[in-house]
Amino acid sequence: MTVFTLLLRTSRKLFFVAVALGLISGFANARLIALINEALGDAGSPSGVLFAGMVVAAVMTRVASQMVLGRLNHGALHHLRVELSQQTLNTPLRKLEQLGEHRLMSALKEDAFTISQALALVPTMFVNGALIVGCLTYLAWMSGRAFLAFALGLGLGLAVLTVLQARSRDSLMQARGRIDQLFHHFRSLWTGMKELKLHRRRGRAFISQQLEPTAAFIRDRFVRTSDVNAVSAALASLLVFAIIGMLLFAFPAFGALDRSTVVGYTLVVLYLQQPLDSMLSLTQALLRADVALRNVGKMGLELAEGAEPEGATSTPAERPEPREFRRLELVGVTHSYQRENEDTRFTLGPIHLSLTPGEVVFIVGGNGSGKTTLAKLLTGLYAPEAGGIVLDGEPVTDADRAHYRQLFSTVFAEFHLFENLLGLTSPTLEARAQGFLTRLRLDRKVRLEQGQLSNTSLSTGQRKRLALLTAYLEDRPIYLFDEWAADQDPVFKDVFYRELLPDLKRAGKAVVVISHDDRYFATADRLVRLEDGRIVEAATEAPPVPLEQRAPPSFSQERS
Ligand SMILES: Nc1ncnc2c1ncn2[C@@H]1O[C@H](COP(=O)(O)OP(=O)(O)OP(=O)(O)O)[C@@H](O)[C@H]1O
Repeated sequence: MTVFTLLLRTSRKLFFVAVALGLISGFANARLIALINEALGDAGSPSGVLFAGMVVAAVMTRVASQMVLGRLNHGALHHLRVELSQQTLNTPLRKLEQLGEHRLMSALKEDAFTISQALALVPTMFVNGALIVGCLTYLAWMSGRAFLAFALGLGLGLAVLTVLQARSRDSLMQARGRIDQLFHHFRSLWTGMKELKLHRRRGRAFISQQLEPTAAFIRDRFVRTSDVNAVSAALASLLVFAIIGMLLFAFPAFGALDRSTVVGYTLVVLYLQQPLDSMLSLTQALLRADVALRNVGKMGLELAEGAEPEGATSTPAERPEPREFRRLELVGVTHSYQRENEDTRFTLGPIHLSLTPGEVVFIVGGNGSGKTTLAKLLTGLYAPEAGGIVLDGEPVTDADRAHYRQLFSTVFAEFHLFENLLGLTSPTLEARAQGFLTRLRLDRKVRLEQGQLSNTSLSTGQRKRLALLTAYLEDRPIYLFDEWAADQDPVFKDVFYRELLPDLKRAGKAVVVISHDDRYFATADRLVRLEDGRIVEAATEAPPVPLEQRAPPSFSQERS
């Protein structure tokens, strides 16, 4: 994709209107130059009304063209950002984990910025393009022979510039390849700030051995391109003066041109310098944008390759959220992480597991035994490589997976706390949320105003309680907590295992708890122990709670 296809894709109509207006403005400008030249010459003065008319036409159409293109540019950029974010949301989690956050961020920030810089220059391009064509036509009309010499010089200059631009492009591609890595270092700098500050030598080594060499590589490539740009600009200006020199000194020496043609030519060529300069800057910006668009396209493509048939952002109106289930079964599901070193490849499964409403299942096991991986498979964030998931007797297909995920409310160990309840809207929501805030002992810290949490700068344990609040408000049939209680104080840990979990059970929710708190293992209906990716112990299933015997949930009188 190029900047122009991006613009065309945004609005074909606006694009052609802007181009037409820009061309009219450019030709009007060229006509103005011809009029000025005629007025300065001996051939008689052209009409002042015509001159004024041309000025009005040139200025008005230029403004209109730039306004239309401005709308088009910003629309295209907006489209690019939203589309890429949407595609990201529709891409399977595993694929995103493999791509890496830094690559996505560098595309959304760096590439979008580069593209916006080029788009900002596009409006003047059509005006200048038409102006150059108009002036060249006028030059050809004034003298065919002089024009031939001029065209030869221009052609030669363009050939040299094309070679230089190709070199510039190579450097830009190399620099762009390393920008992802730079973003990776920026992320490490932010997340590892405490460690780097506490150990000066490590901090220095991080800068000098990792961040600085990458930044230096990018700097060198950009310096190379800016050198090429400087040489290109100098060459363009040399070309203009070479042509003027030829007109003023070489042609008169052979008596090839009369004086009025020489004056006219010099005037037009001098006038052409500004639009030629501007076109040169534009081609350089377009070159950078081209590299950025390639990267975005590649990312978009990579994202689209694995995109789910029913993405995460499909409208809920298409398929209502599942409000209950009878039985969920994992039948021989497996997942493995591909590693370069096959000896350290981790495989989870095959796992056979079932879940029914109103039971509390603990998944336990040592570090790295596969608990979180199992949670991702169970919740449909990972697709099983083998085996399958059966919901109420029906296998969950790839096309169902996004819908299947709507069964779950989760708080993962690595969770994100949104400051807004996003999509959770109901007139009574705030009143309910207020009740939960009191129960979670956060009422003095946080208020909920129009779906917005007043404060999320809290301790880790408190932030997890807020995440639990969101999960409560979602009120879904299955709850999954990944080491939720790990950051809670002993008192609230007890509240979690002895009050909150039984409450959810009474409400008929199926609750899956990943836990290392062996003191509380007895509170589970069922214990599933994992070791090196396999279930080594699974206590017998508790009989499912019949739907009619389920207690009304104390926290969910009304769904949002
Ligand atoms: N994104 C990933 N890419 C590659 N390997 C991974 C990834 N996530 C986990 N693993 C590997 O899979 C194995 C199981 O990880 P998992 O997070 O499921 O374990 P866990 O039982 O939840 O551990 P913990 O109790 O420490 O949280 C580990 O050996 C880990 O190295």
